[in-house]
Amino acid sequence: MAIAQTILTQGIANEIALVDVNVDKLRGEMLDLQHAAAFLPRTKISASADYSNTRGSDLVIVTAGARQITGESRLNLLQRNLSLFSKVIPPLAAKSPDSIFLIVSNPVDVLTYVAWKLSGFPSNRVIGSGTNLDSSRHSLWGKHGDSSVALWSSISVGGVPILSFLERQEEIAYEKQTLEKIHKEVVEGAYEVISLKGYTSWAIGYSVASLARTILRDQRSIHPVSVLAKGFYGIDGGEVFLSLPAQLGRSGVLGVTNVHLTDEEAAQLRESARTILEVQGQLGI
Ligand SMILES: NC(=O)C1=CN([C@@H]2O[C@H](COP(=O)(O)OP(=O)(O)OC[C@H]3O[C@@H](n4cnc5c(N)ncnc54)[C@H](O)[C@@H]3O)[C@@H](O)[C@H]2O)C=CC1
Ligand SMILES: CC(=O)C(=O)O
Repeated sequence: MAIAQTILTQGIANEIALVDVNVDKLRGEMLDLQHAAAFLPRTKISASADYSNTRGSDLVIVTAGARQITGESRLNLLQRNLSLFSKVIPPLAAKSPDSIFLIVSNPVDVLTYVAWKLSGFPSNRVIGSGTNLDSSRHSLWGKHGDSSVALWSSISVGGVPILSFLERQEEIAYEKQTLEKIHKEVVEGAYEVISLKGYTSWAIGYSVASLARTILRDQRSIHPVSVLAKGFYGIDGGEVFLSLPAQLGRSGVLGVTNVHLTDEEAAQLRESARTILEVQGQLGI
């Protein structure tokens, strides 16, 4: 709902079609949003448990599924959300065969792979929200959450790369601990919000709305989102979706940008890929 609300207030779509199995909650949310219409850009809002309601969509954002309870990992949701995806993805793909899928449900990288397999779509039209959100918490690639990779080498302030600046000041040994502490705080960011308010919403709402704007308006800007990563940055162990700097536009993923990584960062990225491939190997799809 945070994603729908942000798309609505920012006037990104002409029409929003909501789908959920909980029909009372769905109708309640639809009516509440419709009652806000006088104060918003003109957007048609519809809702139904029937997937026909989504027919001919340009962009399909998938958020259905179980969410973490306090302290629970994203990966722990996999079995529940995997069986849910087998019910949700095929009808969505059938109703909007030319759409772009944007997957948000967790664990997002594995479920983006699952959505790709179940939809039969070409890989450029299946994207996971990935570390676009983590990157607002910090500059990260790889697997969304626990084993994300911090890209210190690509962060600059006023055009000065942070790492080489610290190296020149001979402060890198001391600062390395600080950098690791910052990365840990980012990784734990969602856990903290979930322990305090029960779920995360506003950040993912704005993060996914920014992706929707880039795609629907063909802005061709670069986002760290989960894409088919095979062949990039030495990732060659199998078909895996991981966050890489992808250029997005009206046809989905237009390309992946080649950014210089340190050997350590590249190795961490490949380790992220290995972790996901291990999990995928047990899925049987
Ligand atoms: N990738 C990211 O950065 C983020 C991912 N998430 C993930 O998004 C998912 C949803 O989280 P919330 O919106 O907080 O949960 P929520 O519980 O508020 O909403 C989930 C909705 O899915 C619906 N649903 C369940 N089975 C369905 C089915 N078969 N068909 C259609 N709808 C169905 C439920 O009725 C419920 O309304 C979780 O997996 C969560 O971990 C949430 C925030 C950030
Ligand atoms: C829940 C989740 O994945 C996040 O807010 O990062």
